Amino acid sequence: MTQWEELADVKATLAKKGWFPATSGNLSIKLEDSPLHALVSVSGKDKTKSSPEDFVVVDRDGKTIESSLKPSAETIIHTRLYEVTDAGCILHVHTVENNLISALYKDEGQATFTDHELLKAFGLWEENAALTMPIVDNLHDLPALAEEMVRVVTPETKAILILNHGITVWGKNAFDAQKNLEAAEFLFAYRLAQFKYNLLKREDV
Ligand SMILES: CSC[C@@H](O)[C@@H](O)C(=O)COP(=O)(O)O
Ligand SMILES: [Zn+2]
Repeated sequence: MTQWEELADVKATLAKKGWFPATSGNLSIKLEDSPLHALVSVSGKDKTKSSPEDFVVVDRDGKTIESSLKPSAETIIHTRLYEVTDAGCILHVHTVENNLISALYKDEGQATFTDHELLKAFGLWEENAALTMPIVDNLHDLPALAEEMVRVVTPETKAILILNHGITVWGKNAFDAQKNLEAAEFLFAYRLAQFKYNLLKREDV
């Protein structure tokens, strides 16, 4: 399978889940480390549809290579994260659940998840494992947003929430990134259900 096909596969899977509402979301896969080249989704497309113009190659400055297609407006987030993490694939989706979690925990600046089997999807196998996702403000200056995301990354970070906007998740390859995203969205839905059924109070977590 080519990297284009891998990324197209992930895009189709996420689209089926309804995770690209109103053309939102973007995704990329790293083609080359040095100099950085990545395949990134074209801006503003209906991501439930598939076409030969879905992705475009960009360099570290987010410039396209031999193409007039417009890469994602958030390309700079992808390129900067490739520079500072071991990501091989980066996914960004807007869901009601990830937006609610970002709003619920914005004052803490992070959301933490413990005591759940799905933490193992993130490679966290220890009994008392905790997964922390930083939450950043939804800066409309995208280079500034990318720098803020780079600033909050630690070696353990696999996902960052952008307040009332969405989540950016990565993994060492497309399979890993999709696994991390699905696990994160499950943990969000579970946390929200815990509040809904009064299994948890806001002050508890
Ligand atoms: C249509 S609202 C969403 C956009 O503003 C943006 O946040 C987004 O996720 C998609 O932008 P795109 O340029 O298509 O990659
Ligand atoms: Zn977005």
